[in-house]
Amino acid sequence: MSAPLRIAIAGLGTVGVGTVRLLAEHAPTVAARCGRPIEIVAVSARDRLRNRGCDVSMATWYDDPVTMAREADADVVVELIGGSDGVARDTVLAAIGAGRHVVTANKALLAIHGVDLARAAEAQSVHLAYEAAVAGGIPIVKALREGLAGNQVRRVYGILNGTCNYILTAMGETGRDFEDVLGEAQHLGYAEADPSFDVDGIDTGHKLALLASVAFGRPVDFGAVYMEGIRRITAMDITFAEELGYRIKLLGVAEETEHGILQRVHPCMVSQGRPIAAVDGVFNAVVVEGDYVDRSMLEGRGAGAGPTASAVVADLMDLAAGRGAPTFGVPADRLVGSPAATIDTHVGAYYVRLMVVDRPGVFADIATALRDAQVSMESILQRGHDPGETVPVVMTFHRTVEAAAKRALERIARIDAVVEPPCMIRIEAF
Ligand SMILES: NC(=O)C1=CN([C@@H]2O[C@H](COP(=O)(O)OP(=O)(O)OC[C@H]3O[C@@H](n4cnc5c(N)ncnc54)[C@H](OP(=O)(O)O)[C@@H]3O)[C@@H](O)[C@H]2O)C=CC1
Ligand SMILES: N[C@@H](CCO)C(=O)O
Repeated sequence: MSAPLRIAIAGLGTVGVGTVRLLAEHAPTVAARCGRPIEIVAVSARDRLRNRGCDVSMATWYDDPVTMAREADADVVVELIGGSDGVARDTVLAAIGAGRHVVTANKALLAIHGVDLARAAEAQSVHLAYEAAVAGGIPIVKALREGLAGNQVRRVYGILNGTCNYILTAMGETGRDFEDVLGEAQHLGYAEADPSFDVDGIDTGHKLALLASVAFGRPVDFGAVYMEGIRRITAMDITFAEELGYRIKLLGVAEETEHGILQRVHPCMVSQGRPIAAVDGVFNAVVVEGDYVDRSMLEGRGAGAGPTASAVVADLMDLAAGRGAPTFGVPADRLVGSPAATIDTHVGAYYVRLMVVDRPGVFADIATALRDAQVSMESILQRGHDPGETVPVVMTFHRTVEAAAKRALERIARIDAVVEPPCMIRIEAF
């Protein structure tokens, strides 16, 4: 058997420890499958004294991951610290500069600096691999880059954040509070260091930008991603969605439209009969629609130590076996910029929940706002009848362009009897 692939791991938190454990437990299988053992020669984290529940005594400890990336006797540096800048970026740049391959789970870093880092890696003839950065244990980067490479991708979409799917599922099943369930997801190691990245849709946006780059062969364009999170979704919306035959999911969607590539992240209502509606808890799913394959869906755990380590180790095994690919499927200079569409051009159906004071004339005012904005209502439902009290009114709109729906909602929000900003959720046909 060939000489070991020597790796240095920066970050021994949820994912780092999962990776150390997997490599120890499956060492013989890993070596047999990629033709050589994978040996951890160096590690770095902040607190040297912390008991991490895994054995790293075989590795040299570095207090500073950047020094490790520069100096350790390693073929690959595995960056599992996190963050789009600072020490994570410095570690990756130091590794590339020293001629070492990089494996990372850091979607924030790649969504912001991915193309520059890919260029730097190419200049040094090393690989920058990141399967773990998108949808945890689902091998979607490899699937897009290899298995589906012959297709013109029309759309790629999915549930890309385990924390949000876990929260929405638990709120629907138990009626528990958002904050309470978020705490549980943090405890399970699913959430980002700053969980607002999860719940505000930013983490999904990072992942979507990476998927869109590989799927459409264009430079990563995180700045063009429209993002909305799940903070405004209430148990009441989840119940109304059920009544209307839908489930609420936070989706990331990147699609070709007549206005360019539209990348959007927001809560969606999806029909209960669709496979993606049944993806619950920490599970993620990614659907790729291509001209020859039609539709292909992959599902798996989107966060947590085990699934993420599975993806990190898959990248390491590729490198050990001498298999490497350009970061975004083609060399960075062959990524072709194409126009980006804005959310105002989106065409779809909508669910809207208003909280209104129950008094005569309110429906007429709402109808006038819709007529003036050229929005066609499909259904309206008032739950409860308590003159003078605040009650929910739920409407659905027929397919309309987003700009018109927004115009209508801005006007409706100004009606005196409407006491909260409208809650609008897009209804997806897929
Ligand atoms: N958790 C998950 O399910 C998933 C996470 N990811 C990504 O993986 C990466 C790691 O996430 P996760 O394991 O959850 O994060 P954790 O917070 O659990 O671990 C981060 C690790 O980085 C170390 N670290 C932080 N700052 C420094 C520093 N300045 N110098 C040296 N070490 C440092 C910490 O050290 P110490 O332990 O001593 O504090 C810790 O070991 C992130 O990019 C995240 O987005 C991707 C997919 C899934
Ligand atoms: N915080 C992320 C981790 C996996 O990328 C999630 O919940 O999906």
